[in-house]
Amino acid sequence: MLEVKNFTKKYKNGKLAVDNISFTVKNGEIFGFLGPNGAGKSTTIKAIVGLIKKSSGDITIDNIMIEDNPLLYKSKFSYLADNPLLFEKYNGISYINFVADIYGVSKEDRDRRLNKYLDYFNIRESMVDDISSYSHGMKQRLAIIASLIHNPDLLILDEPMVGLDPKSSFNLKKIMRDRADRGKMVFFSTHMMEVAENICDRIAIISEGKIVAMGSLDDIKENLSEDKSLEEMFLELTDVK
Ligand SMILES: Nc1ncnc2c1ncn2[C@@H]1O[C@H](COP(=O)(O)OP(=O)(O)OP(=O)(O)O)[C@@H](O)[C@H]1O
Repeated sequence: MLEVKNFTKKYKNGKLAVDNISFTVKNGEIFGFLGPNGAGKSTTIKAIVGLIKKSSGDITIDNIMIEDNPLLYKSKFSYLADNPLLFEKYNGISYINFVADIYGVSKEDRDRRLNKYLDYFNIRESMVDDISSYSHGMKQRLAIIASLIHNPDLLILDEPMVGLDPKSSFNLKKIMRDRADRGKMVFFSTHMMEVAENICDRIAIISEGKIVAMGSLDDIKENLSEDKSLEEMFLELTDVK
């Protein structure tokens, strides 16, 4: 389980990006983190993965804090950034091998997984080319494969569907569902309502650093007076109508 408890982040310039939020992501669950631009989604994700320091609060994965056991904590998740930075001088194969080596993935496991995902994400032919020659979409697809190569308990994705072609987007959603169905956790941010509506078991809506609604779609709808679409709820709750 991923547990975020009373997390607050104030940047050095005084900006209170996230203000005392708490939520959990359970095994077997796809949890969508929804919010408009600047709401605090990436800040929260960066704190979970250890890229920025928290101002206060506790974040644990399976009861482990990054401060207590960074290696064990980091072995439990993969993180797909919204704009992944890859080693441009590597080719696709060497990059995947580099990531797989870090996580100690056996040759059999990496070959099997790679074989499956190369078809899902249409990138097989380009794996021998330098990453510097890849388009933005190809880099994104390679980064997705890299995030799946060690089969983590928790997959953390920051705006994963942005810029993805329809087939890759479809397959990524399928992978997310399959993983949750096998008891793993998926946590992703999005501002795309239809994605959240289609695949999330639970969502949290964040606005100006605060969680303004959380639960299954049905739970959230029940708390609102009229029968509304997620998009209408989102606009109402984040007050951007
Ligand atoms: N390094 C930083 N220093 C100061 N302020 C920052 C920093 N990073 C983000 N912010 C501010 O914190 C707030 C939350 O930003 P964040 O990137 O977490 O939002 P987001 O929900 O991911 O938005 P988007 O969908 O636009 O990526 C914004 O007002 C942003 O300008």
